[in-house]
Amino acid sequence: MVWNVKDIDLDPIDSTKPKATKKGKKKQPQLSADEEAWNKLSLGVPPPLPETLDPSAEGSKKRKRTKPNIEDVQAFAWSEVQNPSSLLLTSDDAGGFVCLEELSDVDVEYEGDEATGQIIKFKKVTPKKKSKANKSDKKLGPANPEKPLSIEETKAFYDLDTFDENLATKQNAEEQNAEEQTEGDQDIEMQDNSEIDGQIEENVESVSADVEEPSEQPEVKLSAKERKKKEKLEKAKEKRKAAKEAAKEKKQTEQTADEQEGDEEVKSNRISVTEVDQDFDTSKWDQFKLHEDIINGLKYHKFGSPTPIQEKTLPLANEGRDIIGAAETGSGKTLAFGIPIAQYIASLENEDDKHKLAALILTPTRELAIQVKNHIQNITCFMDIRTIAVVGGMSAQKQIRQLKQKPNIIVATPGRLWELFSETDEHLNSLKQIKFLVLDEADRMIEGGHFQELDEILKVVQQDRKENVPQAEDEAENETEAEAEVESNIPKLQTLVFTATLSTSLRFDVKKRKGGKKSKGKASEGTMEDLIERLELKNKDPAIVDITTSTAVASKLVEAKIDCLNTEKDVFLYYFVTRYPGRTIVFVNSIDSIRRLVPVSKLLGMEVIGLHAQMQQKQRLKNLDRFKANNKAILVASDVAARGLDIPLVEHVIHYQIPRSGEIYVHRSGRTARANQDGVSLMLCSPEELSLYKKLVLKLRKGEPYPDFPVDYSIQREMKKRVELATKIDKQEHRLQKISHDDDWMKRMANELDIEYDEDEHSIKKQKRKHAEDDDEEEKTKQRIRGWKAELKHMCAQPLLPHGASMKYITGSTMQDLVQRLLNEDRNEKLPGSATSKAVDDVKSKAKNNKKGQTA
Ligand SMILES: Nc1ncnc2c1ncn2[C@@H]1O[C@H](COP(=O)(O)OP(=O)(O)OP(=O)(O)O)[C@@H](O)[C@H]1O
Repeated sequence: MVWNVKDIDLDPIDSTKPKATKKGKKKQPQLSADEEAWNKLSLGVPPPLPETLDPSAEGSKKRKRTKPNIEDVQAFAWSEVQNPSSLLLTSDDAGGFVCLEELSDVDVEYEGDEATGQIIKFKKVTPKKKSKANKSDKKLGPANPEKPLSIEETKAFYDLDTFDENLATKQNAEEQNAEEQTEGDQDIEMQDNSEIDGQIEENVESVSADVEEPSEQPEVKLSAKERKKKEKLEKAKEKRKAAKEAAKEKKQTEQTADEQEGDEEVKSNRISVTEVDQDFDTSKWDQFKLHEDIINGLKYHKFGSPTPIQEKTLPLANEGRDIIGAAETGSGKTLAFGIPIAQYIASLENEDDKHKLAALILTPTRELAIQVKNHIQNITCFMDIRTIAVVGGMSAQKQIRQLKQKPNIIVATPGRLWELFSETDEHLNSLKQIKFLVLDEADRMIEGGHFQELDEILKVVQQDRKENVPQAEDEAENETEAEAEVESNIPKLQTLVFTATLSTSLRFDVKKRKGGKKSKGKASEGTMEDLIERLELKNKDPAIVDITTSTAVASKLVEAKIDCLNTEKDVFLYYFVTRYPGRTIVFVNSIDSIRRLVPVSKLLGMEVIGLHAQMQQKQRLKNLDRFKANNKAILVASDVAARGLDIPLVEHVIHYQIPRSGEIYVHRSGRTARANQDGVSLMLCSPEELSLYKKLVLKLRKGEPYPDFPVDYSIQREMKKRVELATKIDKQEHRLQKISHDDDWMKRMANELDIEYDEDEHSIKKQKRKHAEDDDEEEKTKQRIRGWKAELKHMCAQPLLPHGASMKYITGSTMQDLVQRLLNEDRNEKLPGSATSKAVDDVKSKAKNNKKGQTA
């Protein structure tokens, strides 16, 4: 019997289907007479096809059988048709015959070839032609794809039709996964695939049962397809098994690698002792009986004697006392707590204890945490001590891996530490057993209630610790405590709190505590008193080491101010950094100021770098490194850089805006004049800031005003011109950038929301340019900017001479001593008429002259 059916969706001559247009409509092909005839001959329209049919199946000479059953086939309005001779169909074309070849009990055959004309035959398949395996099919009845097959049926009729498609998808994913895993291309994340494993295993077993256990099951001959499927499943199972084993192995290797990596890091940190100059005198450290490796570290870094804060705190820390320490900025507080920690770890005898977390150091900023970590690593470079930093803005994954390496010391910011530690009991337990808890820059940690996590951390660290008892109350009691400590294996917590600005209120409260009295009521939240109360110090009588002076700043710091208008600040800044080149930090009170100052300063040719908390952490660290590497660089920073940062050879700190508190002033100024070096702190003070300035004077200088900075006003006029031009360029560039930035943002948002972005309708740029002539305005502005830039470049290339002086007619200058100045050997390249003295010296000599004047 020859069947034919109406072509549903096929151009019979050109097998290439018309492509859908954008709107989803198809182009209707032009039909030839023959084609028209063909269509007329075809009778009836087939009913909707069952879902199980696969229209994408490729045509073949002999098609495979698929579901549904014959009833479905007979529902078609069939009619016998002879293929018109002009209609040449290839086997590919037949594929477009709406998948009839996919119907159960229908086979497709082709007669003739392309030369003679092909006839397509759809044949009803008689039961006689069925394979043995399919006999059981008949017995069991055709598979109903809507109903899952029984196990019995599955065993007898296991092919694609009965195969769970979801399972197949999962399985494919599994196979791919397995391949990737065995290739080791990706990190193996152990996922719970037990469900899939179970299904695969069940399927394989169900098939295998037919083959492997013939005695129990009726003999089933597997078709090629079934065999292939079985092989595939077995292969997948094997792969899965192999992948599991590989994952297990990888996990083990990773664990060892983590440990090894940690060891390597410790080793790479370790410098050969042979590199230590053993003749370097460290006898001043002898009184503390430090471990040999620590002494070697001190020798290697040429720390010949302890700084005052170190000298005072080390004996107390070695006695096991809690300490509240305050000393000027840059006075070596990091080692005042770092050395006792290293000494404690070096003294541990038990192997297990050597791999435990011994100290947690908390700092308020990420940069400071990283710096403290480096500082401790430096001093322990001859020891097996692992110190890591756990800070926000950096890879949490890496930090998790580092935590697995069992560090001895963690330096952290509270937020990230709590984020990682609150997740696992293992980490939380390690916190409960630390020996040292250090709060660096403690006063900052509690400012503005920033650190709720600090509270959580403190609770965990202090949990299960022994009840606090006043020290030396009873010797016998102390001995029992020591015994209990050994028994429980949990060391007694020692808390060290350090700051450069110990507030007077804190001193008062702590003194109250000395007498063992508790302050009345609860200390108000967010104060140092509150922090100390929450710290539950081991000894109710902590040692207070306060060696800050009344001015609170470093002893070698030289301070001064320039009175000026807000609008003049840029000129004075430009003047200062041009006249006194050297590593300088400019502190501002707002991020907006950084965003304005950095481009303007760049336009003026200054080597300027920005740093603020809204920057990505990597960028922050990168900028800090760039600043450290360039001894003429200018860092324009917010107060994120005010605390603790130890950048070598910062010559000047400029307070572009007056700091909002005495503490901030001290910390900002403390970035210079560190470790007994010279340094200048200069304030640019506008009339609006006078009240803040007066508070500083009262708080830090007992009412004595800051000296005026000596300024050479003769070059100010020329500088002002440059600064004004740079500011004009920046404003215009900023305006243009803002419009394009807003447009870009609109475009991006429209794209994300799948909304059509009509430039004419939505573009802010276009909206602003209502008239045609406005279109030219933007181009004109750009041209103007280019012109101004060229002008500024030319200006900046000129030497800055005092007002009224000319390089051509030097002798005619209004300045009497200009010739002498220019002849001066150490003349400044940029300011040929100026001296090259240092800012520190200029302030000092001015102060000297003032004194002389006063005495005279
Ligand atoms: N004993 C020492 N001898 C010489 N230099 C030292 C000694 N101890 C520390 N230093 C150096 O002094 C500098 C300042 O140290 P550190 O950063 O610990 O100061 P700090 O008191 O914590 O400052 P801040 O209050 O600003 O955080 C560092 O560069 C450090 O290497």
